[in-house]
Amino acid sequence: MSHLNDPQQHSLVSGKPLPAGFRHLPGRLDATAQEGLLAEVLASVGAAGWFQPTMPRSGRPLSVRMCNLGSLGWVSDKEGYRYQPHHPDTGCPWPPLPASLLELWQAVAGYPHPPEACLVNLYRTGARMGLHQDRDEADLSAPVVSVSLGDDALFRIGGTNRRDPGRTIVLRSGDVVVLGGASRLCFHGIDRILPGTSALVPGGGRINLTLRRVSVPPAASPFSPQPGTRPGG
Ligand SMILES: O=C(O)CCC(=O)C(=O)O
Ligand SMILES: [Fe+2]
Repeated sequence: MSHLNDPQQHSLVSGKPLPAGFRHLPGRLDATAQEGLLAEVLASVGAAGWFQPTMPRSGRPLSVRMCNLGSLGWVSDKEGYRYQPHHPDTGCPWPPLPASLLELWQAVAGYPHPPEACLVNLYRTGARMGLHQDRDEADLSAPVVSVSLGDDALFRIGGTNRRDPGRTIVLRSGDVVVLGGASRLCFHGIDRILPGTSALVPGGGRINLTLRRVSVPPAASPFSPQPGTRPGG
């Protein structure tokens, strides 16, 4: 039984083995680090403003509110899902990515280029996130690194087909999850948060941060022209 030595095992609620490349690092951030990071994130988001994402086509609002930090941010509206350099409501550039998150990425991502986006999701009581893949990034060789702050959440992770069996783990404040390797395109979602399990987030609830590399770094792209090889250049 190889999972007996699995440090992720204690977080198991139910279901199948975790996909390869999926890492759950419980308590990666201690209480002081969580408080410092949350204060920094809330100050930036307070200045930029939350926005209300809506479903493509239907325009139905998602139950989370969002903001982004970094040179690019993920948005969703009637026109679809995409990354863009500015806030959809104000047109302002997103606030910068905190240094502590860049350091966390360096420590856990195993990827040589920095993240470009940090999506900030706010889950108040009753908010959830349906099963989905993160596949709007051009560079799928980079992992998605997720940080949980505030209330516990039931996180479901399945396979690369929507109907694949999954399992559920509890994500607690300070936990870090890495969706890399074979798990990068696994379906995942938040079934629900457990209200009142943390006092960290003012007003209650949970904030999730996902660090994302969006674009293929120029040197790694087989399609980007090398200097001096461009026609006429
Ligand atoms: O809140 C979470 O833990 C997951 C968020 C997520 O999957 C996403 O923003 O794409
Ligand atoms: Fe996701």
